[in-house]
Formats: sequence, structure tokens, C-alpha cells
Amino acid sequence: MRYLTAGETHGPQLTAIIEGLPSNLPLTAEPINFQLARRQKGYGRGRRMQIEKDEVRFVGGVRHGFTTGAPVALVVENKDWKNWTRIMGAEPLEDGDEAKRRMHRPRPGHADLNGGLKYNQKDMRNILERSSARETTVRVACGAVARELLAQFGIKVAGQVLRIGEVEATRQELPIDELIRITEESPVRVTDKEAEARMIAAIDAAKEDGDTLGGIVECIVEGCPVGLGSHVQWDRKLDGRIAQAVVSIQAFKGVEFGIGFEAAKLRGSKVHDEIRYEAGRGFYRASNRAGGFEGGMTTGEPIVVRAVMKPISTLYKALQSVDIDTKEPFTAQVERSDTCAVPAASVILENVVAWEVAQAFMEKFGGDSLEEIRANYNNYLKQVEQY
Ligand SMILES: Cc1cc2nc3c(=O)[nH]c(=O)nc-3n(C[C@H](O)[C@H](O)[C@H](O)COP(=O)(O)O)c2cc1C
Ligand SMILES: C=C(O[C@@H]1CC(C(=O)O)=C[C@@H](OP(=O)(O)O)[C@H]1O)C(=O)O
Repeated sequence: MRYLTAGETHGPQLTAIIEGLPSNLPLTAEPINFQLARRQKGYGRGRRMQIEKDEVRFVGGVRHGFTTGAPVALVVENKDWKNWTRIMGAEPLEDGDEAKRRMHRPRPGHADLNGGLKYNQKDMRNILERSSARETTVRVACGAVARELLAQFGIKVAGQVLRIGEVEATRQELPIDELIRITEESPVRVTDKEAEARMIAAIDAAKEDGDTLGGIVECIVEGCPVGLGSHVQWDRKLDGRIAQAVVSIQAFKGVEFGIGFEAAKLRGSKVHDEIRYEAGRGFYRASNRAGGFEGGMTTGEPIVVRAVMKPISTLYKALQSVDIDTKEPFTAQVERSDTCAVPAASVILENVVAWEVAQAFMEKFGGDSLEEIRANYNNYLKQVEQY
């Protein structure tokens, strides 16, 4: 199973094509729109999120609420497009447009300068348009489709924010449904009310100063069978694939599983999860410090992935940069921007991880219809039970 995305942040729409979904999967716009709305909600976003109301439209592969086995094509329209038709080249420019059109002062921390040099573009808007995290709308939509497949097999995904700037939230071990319910009610997606207030204050203070904030987000996947991914080849290790996908999210700079970087400080006896067996339950772990993986394969314990997002690079109190025309120092060109996108990014993380898990699920149980996959899955569970 794979997908590709296309589209610019100020273009007419974002597009994705998903290849390899089975037939007979119930699929409507509703659960996809639910994930798109969650991505738009987090505290700290700029004016753009007030303009957009993201909704998916299936344009291939779905009939009467079920997949057919054909590629699923989906689009999400940009409501902001109508304000950019001349600048994006769909209509002739008018007086005064030219100055707004060309982007020639690269922002430190964004893709502008590297992309401009690499693609030989003197208008770095051609880079900005595609590097923008607007692209995550359709990545979330693809992840949301993957979640529908996972849900058929009782696999659930949740996410939370653990840090924004200096403010750390207390991490509670909660049943996954409760974690989903509590974080959904929080504008910064935390379970810790006291930290919530301080996070909101920190975002407001950064905004006041023309500055931005990053943070740490976590995703939990519960209900995976043992053995998704494989130890036999580097590119089949599912933790490795998740790491690649996570660091590919705009502004994500690091990833860890389970206790992650903490493991460096501890002795092996405090790191590894002891193996137990109980009749009826089968093999299980006494703890889950590994975050659900050993040997690139799921252990059957929850997958726990944490990731760091750097602060947004477009600062209203701009950093110094160099104008590509004059080669003179300049304070970087200010584009409209978010102050903090960490809560929104926790939703992106969930859906990106869900995609990778679903892809590994399809590789293991792959079939052309949902019924075929279910038969393969049940057969495997029986084999594991009898091991
Ligand atoms: C949800 C989300 C919203 C973002 N919003 C902005 C923004 O408003 N302004 C900005 O400069 N960067 C924003 N970014 C980050 C940039 O897209 C990112 O830093 C840029 O593409 C360069 O990629 P890199 O940081 O991964 O190296 C956002 C990222 C995410 C995930
Ligand atoms: C549009 C989204 O995020 C955008 C990501 C982004 C960036 O540089 O990554 C810059 C901003 O774009 P604009 O300049 O149009 O306001 C964000 O709003 C979105 O998340 O849907």
C-alpha cells in the first residue's frame, strides 16, 4: 500500500492517490473529515486556519460507501485559493501584485533557500508553496483512511502533547479511550489541566514577542498483533519505517520509542521488558519500555512513539537573512504564520503513524478484499495462539 500527494498551499487543492487498499472496506467522508477538523483545531495557529474548513472529496476508488479495490483518489480544497489566483498564475497579474508575488528573502529554518538553489528558482514562492505543512491535510486524510482499515481489526490510535517550549505536561497512563476523550477536550491536547493553562500562556507570550514555540508529541497505537514489520531486512523494520515517516513531517526533528533516549542512562536490567506467559493470554511483557517493538517487529504491546517538533521558523520578529537579489543582509521576509503548531502536529503524528502500521498490516495479511484479509488475520492469530 502506498500513496503520493500533490498540490500547493495556495493552489486550488491538495490531492492524494492511495494504491493497494482492499475492496469492501466501508469508507465515507465522515471519519476523514473528523481527523481533518482535529488537525485544524489546536491552539496557536495563525489566520489561515480561520479561512480553511478542510473536507475530503473522494474522486476515485469508492462507490456507495465502500472501496472497490481501485486506487482511492481524494482531494481537499483550499478555501484560500480565491485570494491567490493572480499570484499563483491562474489569472493575469494586476498593479501591485508583483511585489507580493516574488519571494526573495529566505527564512532561516524553512526550505526557501535550499529549495531555491536546488531547483534554480529565483522566486522562492515556488519552494514555499510545496514545502508548506498544508500538505499534511492530505497526509492526515490518507492516515484517516488507514485508521478505518485498522479499526476493522480493533486497532486504535491516540495522541497527546507532552511539552510546549518550557512547559512539560505530566504523562498519565490512561486507558486509550479515556486518553482520546480527555485530549480531545483540550486546546493543547494534554490531560494535565495545570500544564494546559501554562502552555496557553506560553504560546500567548511567544506570540506577543513575535516568536514561536516547538514541543514534544506522543502517539500510542493499541491492539496490534505481534509480528508487524520484520527483522529480516532493514527496510522492513516497522520502527524504522515509522521513524522515517515521523521525521518527514514538516518541522519534526527527532523520534523515540518507549523510554527512548532515557535508555542511554539505565542498565539493561531496567530497560528490557521481561517475558511472561499465561494460559489464555499467551506471551506478554511485564512492562513496555521498548514502546511496542523488538527486532523491528511489534511485540503486541502498545506502540509508543514520541517526537520533537522545532519552533515554527517564520518569526514576526524576523531573524536576519540575505536577500538573494542584492546579496545584502535583511531581516527575513515575514509571511503570515503560526506561533505554535504542536497540538495540530500531534494529530498529524497519529495519522502518519497509523498509515505506517496499516501498510505493515497489509503486507502481513494482504489480500484483495477485506474478507480475504480477515481470513488471513484470524488464521495467523490461531497460529500464534497454538505456538
Ligand atoms: C502543522 C504545521 C504547521 C506549520 N506552520 C508553519 C507556519 O505557519 N510557518 C512556518 O514557517 N512553518 C510552519 N511549519 C513548519 C514548516 O513547514 C517547516 O519548518 C518547513 O517545511 C521546513 O522543513 P523542516 O523544518 O522539516 O526542515 C508548520 C509545520 C506543521 C507540522
Ligand atoms: C495551511 C496550513 O499550514 C500552513 C503551514 C505553513 C508552513 O510554512 O508550513 C505556513 C502557513 O501557511 P499560510 O502562509 O498560508 O498561513 C500555515 O498556515 C495548514 O496546516 O493547513
